[in-house]
Amino acid sequence: MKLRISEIFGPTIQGEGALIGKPTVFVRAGGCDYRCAWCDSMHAVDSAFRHDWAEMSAEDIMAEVRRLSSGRPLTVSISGGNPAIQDFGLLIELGKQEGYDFACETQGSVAQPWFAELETLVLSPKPPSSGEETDWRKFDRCLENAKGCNLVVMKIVIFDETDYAWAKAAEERYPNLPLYLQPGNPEVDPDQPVDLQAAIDRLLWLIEKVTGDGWFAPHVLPQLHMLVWGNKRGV
Ligand SMILES: C[S@@+](CC[C@H](N)C(=O)[O-])C[C@H]1O[C@@H](n2cnc3c(N)ncnc32)[C@H](O)[C@@H]1O
Ligand SMILES: Nc1nc2[nH]cc(C(=O)O)c2c(=O)[nH]1
Ligand code: SF4
Ligand SMILES: [Mg+2]
Repeated sequence: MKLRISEIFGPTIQGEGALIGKPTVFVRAGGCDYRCAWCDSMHAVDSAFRHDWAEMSAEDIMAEVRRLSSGRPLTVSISGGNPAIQDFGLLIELGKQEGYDFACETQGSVAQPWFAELETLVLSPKPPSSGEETDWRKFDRCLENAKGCNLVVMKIVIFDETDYAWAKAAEERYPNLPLYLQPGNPEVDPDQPVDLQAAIDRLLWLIEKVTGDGWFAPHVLPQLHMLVWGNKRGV
């Protein structure tokens, strides 16, 4: 069985959320059931890019992960697109036999049995600015399938006040899920430099919102890879 893969890259550092800073190889799946207005990975979403996606078996993917990591086990993060529209079970099984561990980034719209085999599941439901709507029953099914994971977290992108209020409501709904907030990046063109001061200003806005509100539940983090490499792909 083949998987649609947009890119495999690393080792780099995980730039977002609970595993920030951890050396990671990324496996980016092609295809997504969402079309977020501000998606920074449209090359893995829009079928206009499908000719750049490779059809790979789990063995092919593991060979590339092994090559990139010189055979030294590390965390493999399966992202996309939405990786949960494909079956990554065999990849995870093969990688774990060699000592690799697996994280997955998904919006929580599709639940997969292989979530149970992950070390870390990052569920990133989409706030109103994305233009997408969260089906919380499907999100709950993802949580049920993730019972075997070591760590399950929620990561929400914040562009504005409406997103912020939405994230607060999400935290009330799931008070026991560790919550990570990151400012939305409106500049996603890989060929344009990012305005670092503007990125810091957005982070500062979010920090001041959270601390000013006395909302002490979330972790507030930047996209570290964006600060270091801008919107460059493959990092
Ligand atoms: C590209 S998505 C792929 C995985 C999955 N489809 C999802 O959205 O969770 C990986 C992460 O990047 C975040 N993201 C996408 N575009 C972003 C942007 N413009 N600014 C900040 N975070 C963004 C998503 O919310 C998600 O947490
Ligand atoms: N360094 C780095 N960290 C990331 N965290 C989440 C990413 C993603 O696009 O899923 C990502 C990415 O593309 N690069
Ligand atoms: S769900 Fe993720 S990959 Fe899909 S469009 Fe939204 S941010 Fe992009
Ligand atoms: Mg990204």
